[in-house]
Amino acid sequence: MVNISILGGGSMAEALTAGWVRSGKVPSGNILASNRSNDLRLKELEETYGIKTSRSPEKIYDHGDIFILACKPKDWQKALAPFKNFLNPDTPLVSVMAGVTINSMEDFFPETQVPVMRTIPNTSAVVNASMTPYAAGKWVTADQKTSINHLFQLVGDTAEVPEQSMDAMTALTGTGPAYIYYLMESMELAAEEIGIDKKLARHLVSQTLLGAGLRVQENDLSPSILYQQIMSPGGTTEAGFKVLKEQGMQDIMINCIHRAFERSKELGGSETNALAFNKNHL
Ligand SMILES: NC(=O)C1=CN([C@@H]2O[C@H](COP(=O)(O)OP(=O)(O)OC[C@H]3O[C@@H](n4cnc5c(N)ncnc54)[C@H](O)[C@@H]3O)[C@@H](O)[C@H]2O)C=CC1
Ligand SMILES: O=C(O)[C@@H]1CCC=N1
Repeated sequence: MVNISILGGGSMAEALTAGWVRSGKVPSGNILASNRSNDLRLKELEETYGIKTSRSPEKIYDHGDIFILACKPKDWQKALAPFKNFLNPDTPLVSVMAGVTINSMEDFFPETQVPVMRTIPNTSAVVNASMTPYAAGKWVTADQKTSINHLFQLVGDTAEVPEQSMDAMTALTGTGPAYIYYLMESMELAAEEIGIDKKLARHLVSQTLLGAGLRVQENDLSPSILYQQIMSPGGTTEAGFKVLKEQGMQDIMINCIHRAFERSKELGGSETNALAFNKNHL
């Protein structure tokens, strides 16, 4: 199994670490995480997952067969700078960042053909149920693509997509779990208001969401057919849906995903990155 160096020690770095360790296929010692400045956070990751941590560019470089770029989009040039002269065609760089294009990362290494993969996992990697769309840059070999795909299959499912759709993927599946959690929070609040115990409500809501997700995955029926199957004329579902439609729930969700899509493009915009790069180098 490959050795993984992660540039970043935040939510996404932890979700991937947790999923890889939990898969039983990546020994925890194969993972090394880093961050900008928080020693306590690195200690916490070491103690929780048994992984290595370091902020020394030499150690990070010596450890990694592949590099995962898991810092915020505004920080990536600064995080990669110490490795600018070291990464090479044998050390794939795997970005999990929203927005940042493969081209801009490839261009960061003008002298070397660094293989760059752009992925967008989600935090369900913790329970090995991420959806991870990915696109490969021009220097990624077939073997490298296979092994990186395998790595992300260990934390859920994957799909290769054209790079042009990565911002859409970010809006839909990278961000997606947050929309679902917000929906769950709303259902729990309503549950309490109609007299359901808080703890029981969590169990009821999560099992309901899980069942609905599995049902969509395991047959060819559209969500629309599936909700119509639940809706009896004059019944409770129809009464509830009347409120959802009157209040424009579908438009709200569509607008939400459009806005996230635009934001992903903004985050990768050359202007944003140039500003961040200049600021970081003042
Ligand atoms: N949180 C999520 O659900 C998802 C996040 N992403 C992407 O993952 C990336 C990270 O997001 P989060 O983990 O949520 O952010 P975060 O803020 O929790 O973590 C960012 C990490 O990067 C580190 N960092 C910053 N500058 C650094 C440097 N120069 N060298 C090394 N490490 C450095 C920070 O110290 C921190 O540990 C973002 O680009 C985001 O777009 C993608 C999909 C889902
Ligand atoms: O909110 C964000 O920008 C990141 C990218 C996808 C999910 N979280």
